Amino acid sequence: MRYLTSGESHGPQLTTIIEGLPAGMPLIDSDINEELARRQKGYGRGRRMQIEKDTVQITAGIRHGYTLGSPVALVVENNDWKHWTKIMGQDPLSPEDEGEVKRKISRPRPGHADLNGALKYGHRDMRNVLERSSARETTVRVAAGAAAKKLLSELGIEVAAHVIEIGGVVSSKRDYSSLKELKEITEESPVRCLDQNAGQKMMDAIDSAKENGDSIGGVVEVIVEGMPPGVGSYVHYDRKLDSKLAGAMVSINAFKGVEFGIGFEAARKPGSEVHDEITWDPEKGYYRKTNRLGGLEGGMTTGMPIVVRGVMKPIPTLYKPLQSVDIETKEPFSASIERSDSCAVPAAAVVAENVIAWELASAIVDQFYSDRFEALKASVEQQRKFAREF
Ligand SMILES: Cc1cc2nc3c(=O)[nH]c(=O)nc-3n(C[C@H](O)[C@H](O)[C@H](O)COP(=O)(O)O)c2cc1C
Ligand SMILES: C=C(O[C@@H]1CC(C(=O)O)=C[C@@H](OP(=O)(O)O)[C@H]1O)C(=O)O
Repeated sequence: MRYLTSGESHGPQLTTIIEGLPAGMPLIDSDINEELARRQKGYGRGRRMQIEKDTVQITAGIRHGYTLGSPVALVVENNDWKHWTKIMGQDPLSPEDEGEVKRKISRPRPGHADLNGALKYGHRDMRNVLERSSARETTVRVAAGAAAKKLLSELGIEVAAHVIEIGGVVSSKRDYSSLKELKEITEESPVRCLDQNAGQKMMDAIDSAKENGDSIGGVVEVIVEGMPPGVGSYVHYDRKLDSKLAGAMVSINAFKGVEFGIGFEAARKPGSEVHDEITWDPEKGYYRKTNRLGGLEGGMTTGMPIVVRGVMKPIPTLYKPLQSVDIETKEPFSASIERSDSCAVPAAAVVAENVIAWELASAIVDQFYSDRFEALKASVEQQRKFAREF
């Protein structure tokens, strides 16, 4: 499967075209809208989220609630566009508009794509970079991820995410009886944290960062249950599932690192405390006594839950400005801003959930027969049975 996204942050709309969803899979707009609404929530967001009410228009590839096998096109309009029609207009500027709109962005913001993007494409107006590098684009990545989540859920695979750290406050509660419970608790938490106590401290940390004109980052954890074993590849470097998941995680704006299972702790432990012993039971077949490697060995699923974490750096736009250089005058200046999120880790947890779901759905579709959804379901079930009886 593949998808392409297009759209600028303050342009008319964002679009994604998805290719490769099996025919006959149920998918309706509310499946997508629920995910879009989840992405908009979260403590620490700026004023833009009050303007947007993200909802999807399905414009192709679905008929009467089922996929057709043809590309699925999804559109999300930007409500903010109406305030930007002149600045973001697609027609050549008329002489009278030119004065108003001519003001170019010549001051690159540290930590953003502005300067590198300008050096790549030659844009002297860095709006041409920032409009597309904005995490507004994650809206349609979540829309595509929602379709992937639907596919997984129909195959008995569930994906959830929670925030485990914000601004140095670490959640000490990591245990949950089921993913359903984890989802219920985190859906109620403004920071998507299982630990209420830590959640409150995270909100305090966000408040104080905001008061100080600063921003903070954090860590999110995605957990996936129900993947059949043997999905991915040890044969081809570019089909290793862990590498795809890592790439997807770090593709999220501001994400700088990724860990599986015990992650970087593995560097500090002997092998006997890292590897998961294999055992067998007539009901379950093969399974691991522990899951320190996070459900992946040799670039393939083990059948244990997948546990993958991503680290998000603090938001780069700061009310307490950082120094930069104006590309027109070459003079130093302190960046000034109008609005920004002070922490987007809770929202990014939803993005992480969806980009991981996409990679898993994609690996399944690539590995099993997938033109007809019912046939895909049957072959995934057959793989589970095969593994149990092997
Ligand atoms: C959900 C989400 C919301 C974000 N909101 C902002 C924001 O309001 N202001 C900002 O400066 N950066 C924000 N970012 C981060 C920037 O988009 C990102 O740091 C920038 O595009 C540079 O890319 P890089 O950090 O991956 O190198 C957000 C990221 C995510 C995932
Ligand atoms: C619009 C979204 O996030 C935006 C991501 C973002 C950035 O620089 O990445 C900057 C802000 O946009 P604006 O400059 O319009 O206030 C965020 O609001 C969104 O998540 O839907």
